Amino acid sequence: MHPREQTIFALSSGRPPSAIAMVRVSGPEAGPALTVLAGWLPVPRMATRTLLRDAGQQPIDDAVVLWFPGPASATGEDVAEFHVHGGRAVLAALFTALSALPDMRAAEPGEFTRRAFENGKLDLTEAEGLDDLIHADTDRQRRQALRQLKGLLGDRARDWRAQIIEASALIEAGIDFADEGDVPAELMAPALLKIKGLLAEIEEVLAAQGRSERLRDGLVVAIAGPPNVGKSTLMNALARREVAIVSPHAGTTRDIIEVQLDLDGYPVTVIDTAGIRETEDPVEQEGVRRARARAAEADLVLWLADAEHEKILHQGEAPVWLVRNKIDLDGGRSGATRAGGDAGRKGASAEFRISASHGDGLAELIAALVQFAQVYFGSDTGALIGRARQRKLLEEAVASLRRSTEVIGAGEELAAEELRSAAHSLGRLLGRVDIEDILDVIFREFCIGK
Ligand SMILES: Nc1nc2c(ncn2[C@@H]2O[C@H](COP(=O)(O)OP(=O)(O)OP(=O)(O)O)[C@@H](O)[C@H]2O)c(=O)[nH]1
Ligand SMILES: [K+]
Ligand SMILES: [Mg+2]
Repeated sequence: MHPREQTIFALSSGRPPSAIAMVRVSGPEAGPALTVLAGWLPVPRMATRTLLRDAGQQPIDDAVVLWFPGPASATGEDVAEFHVHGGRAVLAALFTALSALPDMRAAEPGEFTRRAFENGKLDLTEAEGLDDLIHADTDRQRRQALRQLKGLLGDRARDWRAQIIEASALIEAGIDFADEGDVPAELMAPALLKIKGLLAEIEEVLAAQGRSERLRDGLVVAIAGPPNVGKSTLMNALARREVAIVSPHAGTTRDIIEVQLDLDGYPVTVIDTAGIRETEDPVEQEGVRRARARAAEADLVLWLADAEHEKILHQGEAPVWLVRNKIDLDGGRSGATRAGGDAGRKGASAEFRISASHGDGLAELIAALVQFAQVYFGSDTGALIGRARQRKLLEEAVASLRRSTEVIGAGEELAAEELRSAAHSLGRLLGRVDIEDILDVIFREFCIGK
């Protein structure tokens, strides 16, 4: 029997032990499994309490079971749910009993959702939204994932694809109508109008986005600078716990230390790095090399400095903020934070003055980070794009549509070809065409039991 026709089971709730655990079964053997273990097939969609027994009539657990005959189920197949006590031994006994049944096996990661997708219960953007919702750590991630799950992007893409097909039909009709490729302009004008309207709509969605798809990974902020300026102290202050070792000894931090922060709903990864300096110590040298590399690929660099070290030794694309630390030692010189074009040091787009150990200036720095995140991720009202994959396919569709407008009137076959290609990109976005390669990649990332 093909693995896709087998019946699958998995723990769909969190890691045991827990008060209740939910084991889900999907496939043609779900009904028979329920009948064997529960003793009968319950009324559909009605929670039913029962003593589960294995095939040898040994009791497993006092449970609540549910029966969802397909296709009106989460996967579109027959589905059974076992709500049992969430102990490891209970689950082991239930899994043993399920595995003993014919054509039944443990599910692969994401396999329930994949079956739901293959049975048309959701499109690929919705499946991606579901995965993102499960992995959402911050409020903005959750809201974005929910928009995806509600199918907002999928709905737009379906509509665009239908319009492209209509425009294609007009052009194809023109090609058939004309002899010797001489298509009358009055047939092409409505097609061109439609395509231009579509182009504007898709481009608007692409432009309105900021980098909302980056909400999944978060913003990476690197704290870099010379040794002993207080990078790890700042890291701990931002994290509000002692994640990194602080000491008066220069060269304390050697490895890269990361913390995930939730800044006003934005996911931000802050990384603390080794102090950058020339050193003979091979371990510290490696730390410095890693520090430079990590800072070079960050989205924002906080270059920490003190009164002795002010020069920015960072190279990279990302904006750099000069953060002067230890202002508590300055004796009265501590002043306001400056931002924008008049920042103090060459190469810095803003300048802050803080005391990482005393807390001065930290609120301003954090507020500026939140503001940076807002601009970076873009407004989240109406943001539809949740992943780089989706953005790339929309950009491909736009490029094809634009090329089609350039050749209309000159080569109708070429225009039709470009429209086919645009429709194909949107089909890939929805997971309707040509997708085996990406499905494996996408669903492998899912949790088991989902
Ligand atoms: N007075 C004062 N001391 C600070 C401040 N921030 C950090 N320090 C002290 O500066 C010393 C170095 O701090 P760290 O946080 O270890 O500095 P670092 O930049 O991570 O150092 P390396 O990892 O060795 O590069 C410690 O003794 C801290 O207590 C500050 O705002 N004011
Ligand atoms: K130190
Ligand atoms: Mg350090």
